[in-house]
Amino acid sequence: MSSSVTLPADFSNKNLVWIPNEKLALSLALVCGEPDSVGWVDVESIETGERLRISTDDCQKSNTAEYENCENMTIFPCLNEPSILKNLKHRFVSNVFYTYSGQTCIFINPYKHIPIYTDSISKDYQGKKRKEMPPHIFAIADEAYRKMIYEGKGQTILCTGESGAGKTENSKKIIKHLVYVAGNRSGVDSSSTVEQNRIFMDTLENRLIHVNPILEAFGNSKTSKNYNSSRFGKFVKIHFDKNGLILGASIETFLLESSRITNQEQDDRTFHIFYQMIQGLSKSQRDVLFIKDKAVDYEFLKNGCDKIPCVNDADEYRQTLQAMLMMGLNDEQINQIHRIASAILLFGDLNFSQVNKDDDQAALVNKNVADQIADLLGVDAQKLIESILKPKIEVQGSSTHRSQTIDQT
Ligand SMILES: Nc1ncnc2c1ncn2[C@@H]1O[C@H](COP(=O)(O)OP(=O)(O)OP(=O)(O)O)[C@@H](O)[C@H]1O
Repeated sequence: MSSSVTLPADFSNKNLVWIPNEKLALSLALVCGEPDSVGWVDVESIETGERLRISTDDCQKSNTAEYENCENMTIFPCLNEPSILKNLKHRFVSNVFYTYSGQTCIFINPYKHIPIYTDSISKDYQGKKRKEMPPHIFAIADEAYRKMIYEGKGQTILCTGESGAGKTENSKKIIKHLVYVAGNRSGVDSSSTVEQNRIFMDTLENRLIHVNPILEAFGNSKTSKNYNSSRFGKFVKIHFDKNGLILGASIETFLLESSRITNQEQDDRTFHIFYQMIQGLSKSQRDVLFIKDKAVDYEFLKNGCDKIPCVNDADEYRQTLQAMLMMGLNDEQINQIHRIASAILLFGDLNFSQVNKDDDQAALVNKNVADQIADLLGVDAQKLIESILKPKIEVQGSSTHRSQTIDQT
């Protein structure tokens, strides 16, 4: 809300103003008479009918009733925080979740299924100007597509907001609409080209959709705010030819929150894939991969929680596996991924202080873990331990020495 402007309220008799309210934060009141010489004014609360004497400094200007349920808030004579919030709330309770503020499309997440993303709704938005249709993420995608065609320039749509705001879901809807409009683009040469184009788009849409379970398995986790929170940034690029047909797509990922591997808050989990493997692989598969029975048995996972309400990790694992196969990964590649993931978990169980000692039980357990990691990664256990331990051992000597050693390693 940093772009809102606080305008002085108008204290003409019977004008509406926003006043502070303990329960609602802000509520509307009617001005009753002129402010006095020290800046106090009588108002009547719309909510309770109560008459109050309040400092004019605490009052904010309100728009008139005709601006209620406004689709684009740039037309507000008064664009202050209460007016914006009131409008968004009014629309939200009427089951309208998108609102414009100039070029920006604001989405208030209802956290429930809303049937507004079908192909027939994509069709309704295709080729339409923004003001011809109610605010929608499809309108944003459609406008970007048309600008790209007419201006011949790449377009960017930025999805931003706090965790759980709906960025990931809305970016999927943008892709869905772009695939829809590109797949139904008129002006291609013959009906067979249209058909070929549609088949290509179907395959591309499938691939773009199927890559998601993989990205989410390895990059999403449960947080207290969002059970499926993306812990990385994503830059999805869709490449079009000059006719607006899709040539291909690529996804760049960045800023993965890798610290989540080693520790999590009590209500959080690490990345879904680890729990999926624990729950979804058979006992014999787990044995070969040295995967333990329970998440809490791992040092890296023992502080977080291991379940997500209403989510079955075994089913999710099957979807991830299915997606990997759909994306063309072969059994050997999938096996390698499993081995690396299992080795990552086992690293947490290595007790560095016990390495190089072989005279007690803990050292023995430790050697076992090191052997398992080495087996999974196909390396020599001793060399592996030495390469991991080198910086750790030398850090005790001098900190300068440590950074040199890490660089060399
Ligand atoms: N358009 C939508 N319709 C219905 N529910 C939605 C919609 N968008 C999001 N949600 C719900 O909100 C949840 C969180 O949304 P999403 O994962 O897109 O948030 P996010 O902003 O990407 O969060 P994070 O930054 O944590 O990854 C979804 O799992 C879904 O349940």
